[in-house]
Amino acid sequence: MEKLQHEVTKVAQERSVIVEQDLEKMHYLKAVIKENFRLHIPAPLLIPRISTKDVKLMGYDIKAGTQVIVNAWAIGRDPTLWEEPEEFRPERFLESPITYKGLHFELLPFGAGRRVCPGIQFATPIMELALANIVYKFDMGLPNGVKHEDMDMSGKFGLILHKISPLLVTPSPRF
Ligand code: HEM
Repeated sequence: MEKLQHEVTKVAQERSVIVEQDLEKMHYLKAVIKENFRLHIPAPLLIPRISTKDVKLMGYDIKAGTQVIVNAWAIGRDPTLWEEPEEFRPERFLESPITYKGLHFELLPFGAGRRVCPGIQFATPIMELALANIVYKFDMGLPNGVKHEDMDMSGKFGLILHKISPLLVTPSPRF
């Protein structure tokens, strides 16, 4: 949080609002959002597909017409792909070529291929702007003496991943 606030504050240069043009200088912010997607992917099983032809994949025969579900949540926590996969470490994305375009199958928050989410270019700056402005303007504390390590970050699977316990934070204005 401190590192993120530091980057955002530096780029904002005391202006009242962070705007879209500022985002390209916020590498840590982008890494934070990617890391959040890796651990808490909103559509954990993407959208089911149907195989259009017979294929052999990793030794499995998949017949044409089979419904295929991609567990993108499990890919995001796969220890063969990610070092210390359960740790929230945005730094892992700082020097990484991974984008949201579905070309890197390690991270698939928007899916991949011909049916990849067409809203990426719309959703990404909105998320980045919202997060940047929130952390620029507010310090976030945990209420009632809750400790960082006591937070329950587990999710409930469905079409959309829901947080089991609500996320409670106390914002206080920074200026
Ligand atoms: C954080 C925000 C969003 C996430 C995480 C997300 C995620 C996804 C995912 C995982 C898929 C399925 C892709 C696949 O199966 O390969 C999808 C499809 C789709 N998304 Fe998004 N999406 C987001 C925002 C948006 C927005 C803002 C729009 C529209 C403005 C949008 C429109 C669509 C449409 C129309 C499809 C269906 C595409 C198709 O089947 O051809 N999404 N999205």
